[in-house]
Amino acid sequence: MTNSLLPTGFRDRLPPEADASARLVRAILDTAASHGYERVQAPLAEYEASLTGSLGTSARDLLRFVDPVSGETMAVRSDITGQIGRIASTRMGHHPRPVRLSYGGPVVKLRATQLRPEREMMQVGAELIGLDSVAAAIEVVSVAIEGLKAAGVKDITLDLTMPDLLDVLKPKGDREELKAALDAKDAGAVPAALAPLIAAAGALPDALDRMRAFDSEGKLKDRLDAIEAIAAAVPTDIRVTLDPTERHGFEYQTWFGFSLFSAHASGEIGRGGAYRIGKEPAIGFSAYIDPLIDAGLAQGERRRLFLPIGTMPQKAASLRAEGWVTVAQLTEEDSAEAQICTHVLRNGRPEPV
Ligand SMILES: N[C@@H](Cc1c[nH]c[nH+]1)C(=O)O
Repeated sequence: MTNSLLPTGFRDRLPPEADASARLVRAILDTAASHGYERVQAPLAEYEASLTGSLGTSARDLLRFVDPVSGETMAVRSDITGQIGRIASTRMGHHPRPVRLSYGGPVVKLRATQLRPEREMMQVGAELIGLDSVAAAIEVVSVAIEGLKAAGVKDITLDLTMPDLLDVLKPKGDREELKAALDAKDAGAVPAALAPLIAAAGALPDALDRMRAFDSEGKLKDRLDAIEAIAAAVPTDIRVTLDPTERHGFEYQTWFGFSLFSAHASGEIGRGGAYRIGKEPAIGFSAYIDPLIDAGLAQGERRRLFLPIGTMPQKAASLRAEGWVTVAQLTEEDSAEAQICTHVLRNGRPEPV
């Protein structure tokens, strides 16, 4: 990012990337729509209290400002899921459950991280509100994978996690300190009894076997059974791993969380899991479009046909109807090269430049 006119972490998308962005968003939202998810649009910014209220998230990562009109603190959204929670529990509170909603739009984070230098990202996702059963989890994971595949993503890895693991195991000691040690994968700072949780991480089914061996008292049996059932429903071309203590990016998720990666894109391309809106269970996923654009996906074929001055409008219209992108010559000096055209209309026929 070298544009010194823009704040760090913000960027323009030029051709052909801006078009790629729109296509990727469309591919994922169309997939969600085909599974019954209907789109909602929430505002880019709202009161800080309502943004954090529905999922009880922290305001630490929010870009905040005082609204000159109301005098209240407002914030730019950093995650649309919380806004969907607010909509589902208020304006759509009377809808029969489960409610299936989808969304897409930019989100902004106060600070960039080393892994993610951008502060503005395009987020697209779907949320199923009213259930967080295994069947609901299977649906959401399937829609996420199908959407990414429709966007052209290949070699996908699904990493399953158990965000509230420590709240179930209730180990002795300061839970926040333990969470921090597990987050850092700092085996030295983790009590010996919990060290197997770090060592259990890896590809399925072995990771699940290690977790079952660790769970001699059966406290985790239901969850491990659920994870096994979810993994069994994933298409066989997807690599599935389990990292039971991974909590980065899972601030509000409960019994089940997942991240999606592709061998061809850097960092996480999607994340999701079960959560609660107040007392109501829900489950969903968000995909992140920027790593996909940066990987060169959806840039399409740039087949542009240069139409010399004097081309009849009807001729131009019929070429567009055939699928051509036409670029009209408007001045004598203009050329197919200057308009990055791949073809020129000669004697009524498109010819390669
Ligand atoms: N919105 C979350 C993922 C998620 C969607 N629904 C549940 N979890 C994120 O971007 O990290």
